[in-house]
Amino acid sequence: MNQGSIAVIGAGKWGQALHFALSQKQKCLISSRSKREIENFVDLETAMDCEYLVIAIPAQEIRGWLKENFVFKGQKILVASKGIEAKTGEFLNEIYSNFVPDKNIGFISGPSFAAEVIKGLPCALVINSKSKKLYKSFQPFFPNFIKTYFSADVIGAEIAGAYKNVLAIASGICEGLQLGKNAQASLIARGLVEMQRFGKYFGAKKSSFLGLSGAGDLFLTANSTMSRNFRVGLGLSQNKKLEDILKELGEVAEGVKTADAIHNLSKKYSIYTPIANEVKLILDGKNPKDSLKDLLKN
Ligand SMILES: NC(=O)C1=CN([C@@H]2O[C@H](COP(=O)(O)OP(=O)(O)OC[C@H]3O[C@@H](n4cnc5c(N)ncnc54)[C@H](O)[C@@H]3O)[C@@H](O)[C@H]2O)C=CC1
Ligand SMILES: O=C(CO)COP(=O)(O)O
Repeated sequence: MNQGSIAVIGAGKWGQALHFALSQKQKCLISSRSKREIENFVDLETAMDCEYLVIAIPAQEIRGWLKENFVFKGQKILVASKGIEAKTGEFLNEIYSNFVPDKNIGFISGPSFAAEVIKGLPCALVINSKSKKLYKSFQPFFPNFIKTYFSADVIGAEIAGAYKNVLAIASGICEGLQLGKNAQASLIARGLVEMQRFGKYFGAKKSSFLGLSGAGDLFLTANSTMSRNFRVGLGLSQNKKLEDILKELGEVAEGVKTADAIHNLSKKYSIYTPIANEVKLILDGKNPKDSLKDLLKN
């Protein structure tokens, strides 16, 4: 293993932005399943030999990718994805735990549009890990324009980061239907309560939902057309077909599959998640105006 070296795996929007950020202080490699014209692009084998890895591939692809490609050699890993696996309802930390010990892994959360990070604009992130030592070992890699915080509440950060994508879809629908700022603020505030309730069931801490990982990321994504999930919601409000919306988007919108996962988990464990459930029903074809009526019922 190449001691002290760092690589980003996944060269989508977020992988490239993290690569830019992590290249400010030292050389940072980047790898992806197809070759890209990016400085310090390497093959997967070379990347995997680095002591530090940042993995930025879509949540639904992680299990298959790990099975096919990953060899644990003692690397320290940061997971940059935000989502819940739809086909099993497993959280990403559960999936990774089959491949990497807890003390070697952390999860990035917080409000961070790739398009702003790649311009070097200021940003604050949380590194969530069972090991503070892991956080401290990654901290020096981050550039001056990114402030990093530590939290040991891995499940809280994961749920907040995944859930806000579903709520961003709801907020995009609200915007598209021109329901007004009162409705949108209510939706976001009730969404925050809902994700906290869901998180509590799985042992998450309340404070994670009130800080950068929850409120921070939710306010960002549920209020901006820069969010892919928000744009999915806009498309749904115009009665566009999901398939066409996703084709036009050309990038991942994690909220689509995560809505499925939340729907199944909340049903299984009887957790009250009305907004996420309506998003799932709209994705399955329900008219958003009918969802609105159902959400407004006293
Ligand atoms: N774009 C953003 O602003 C942010 C994104 N994220 C999260 O980061 C993750 C990745 O998002 P983006 O990079 O923005 O998405 P993207 O759609 O721009 O890129 C996804 C990347 O994953 C790769 N990929 C897809 N399937 C793969 C597979 N089976 N094996 C290997 N690689 C595969 C693609 O080639 C592509 O490079 C998502 O979970 C997203 O929620 C988190 C924070 C910010
Ligand atoms: O997670 C993000 C910003 O923190 C990106 O959100 P979208 O995937 O909705 O663009």
